[in-house]
Amino acid sequence: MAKPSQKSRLCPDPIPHPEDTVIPALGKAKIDSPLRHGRFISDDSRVLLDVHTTSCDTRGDNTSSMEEAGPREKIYFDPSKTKCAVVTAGGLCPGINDVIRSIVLEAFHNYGVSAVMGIRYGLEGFIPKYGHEIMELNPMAVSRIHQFGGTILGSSRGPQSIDGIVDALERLNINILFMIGGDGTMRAAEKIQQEIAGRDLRIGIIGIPKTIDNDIQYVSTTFGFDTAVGKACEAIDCAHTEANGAPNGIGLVKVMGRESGFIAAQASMALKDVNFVLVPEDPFELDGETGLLKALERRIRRRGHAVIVTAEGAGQDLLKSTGQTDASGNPVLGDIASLLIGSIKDHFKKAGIDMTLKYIDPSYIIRSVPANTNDRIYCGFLGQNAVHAGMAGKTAMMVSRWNSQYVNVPLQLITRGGRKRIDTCSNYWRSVLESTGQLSYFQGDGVV
Ligand SMILES: Nc1ncnc2c1ncn2[C@@H]1O[C@H](COP(=O)(O)OP(=O)(O)O)[C@@H](O)[C@H]1O
Ligand SMILES: O=P(O)(O)OC[C@H]1O[C@](O)(COP(=O)(O)O)[C@@H](O)[C@@H]1O
Ligand SMILES: [Mg+2]
Repeated sequence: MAKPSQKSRLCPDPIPHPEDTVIPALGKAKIDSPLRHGRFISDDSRVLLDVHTTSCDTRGDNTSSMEEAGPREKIYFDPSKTKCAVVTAGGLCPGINDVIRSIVLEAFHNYGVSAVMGIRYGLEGFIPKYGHEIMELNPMAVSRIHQFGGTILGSSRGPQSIDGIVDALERLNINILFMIGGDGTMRAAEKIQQEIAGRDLRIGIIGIPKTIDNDIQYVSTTFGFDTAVGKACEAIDCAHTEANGAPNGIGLVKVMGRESGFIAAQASMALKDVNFVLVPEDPFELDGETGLLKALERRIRRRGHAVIVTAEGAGQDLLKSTGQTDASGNPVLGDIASLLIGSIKDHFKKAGIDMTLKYIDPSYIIRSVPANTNDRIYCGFLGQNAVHAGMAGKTAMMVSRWNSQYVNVPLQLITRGGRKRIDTCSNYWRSVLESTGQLSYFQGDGVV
């Protein structure tokens, strides 16, 4: 299978010096942090980008490491006068409410900020013409929100005036804006910060990466991904049961993953029942001796059942482009599942093999459920570290977990680099292929 696909880039450009993450309009931090537990993190403390090493390793500079996240001994904002705001934008993801809750609890209980405002329905909430009311967030208001999926603030896609957003921040006297969103939200965050710098305002912009597709660079795994994979596994398990329940049964499952197939790959790794995993990063052919249909026929002839998992963005080159984009400019994809269903049925009919195909699309279920325990813990850390960064006067950065450490990533790194995709030359992808065994079916030497 597979025309060779591009190898993903890890760290193409130098990371700006840590001072770059401080709000330009602020001077030196002077206020003693109110926190009294654990250790304070120095702005010099760095986390290596790549934990692999060689005997001639000379790293430790700011091009191969990231600033460590966490509480600073000196903070910029006087908590009793500090007003924060939280906004959620883009598609849903398990755990958004846990992040909101963590921000609110940290800001109130550990720093004693004066207010946290919830901006409703994404960037629209800043723009008066939409008429969305501001929601007041406090520990009482968020006490049970982690029990629910989605976002209590609501979300939206589509561009809004950056001027209008900064006008709203000024009008509301916001000092720190927490933006929970994906790559699109981080691009908006960077533009908002640039407008803030242009107006010489003392407002910090802190991003928290949210995407079910796990496609943001410099985040090992995004929150909610683990939950979504778990939910996808339930659907795949059912597809396997259906496939086993009929002679020559084929189970087909489509999961989210617009341009990055991490959910499909990870769920396939979790359940070794998957025989073919199709992702946008690894193009495949349908027809011919090395195509998917022939490979599937080989699998059915040998084993009498098969499970296929496809990311929604897989095989787009086999489909007519819709030529459409959503409100945020994301491509509207062609339906790979319809193409697969039609082609598989035709192929087996022509081959004279009776088969049964059952298709399961868990669709939005995998991203709108509440977060699992692991994701909840992760969301808690992200929210707390976002508040630490905001109170320390940081801006134009995103909190992240990298190599099991929490780090502050400059937004430029996210917005300049492309999205995170599966590296089809990596050991990870090799492990996925080993787990499905699909290469042997594609190559026609299918071992059982
Ligand atoms: N280049 C950009 N400049 C300004 N705003 C943007 C940009 N890209 C996306 N946005 C806005 O950010 C918000 C979230 O983006 P979207 O792509 O829908 O979700 P996500 O942040 O999850 O990727 C939307 O309101 C969108 O219009
Ligand atoms: O139908 P919607 O809500 O616009 O979103 C669908 C898309 O959103 C995603 O969940 C990704 O969303 P984000 O861009 O917000 O991360 C994709 O997997 C999916 O294709
Ligand atoms: Mg996105």
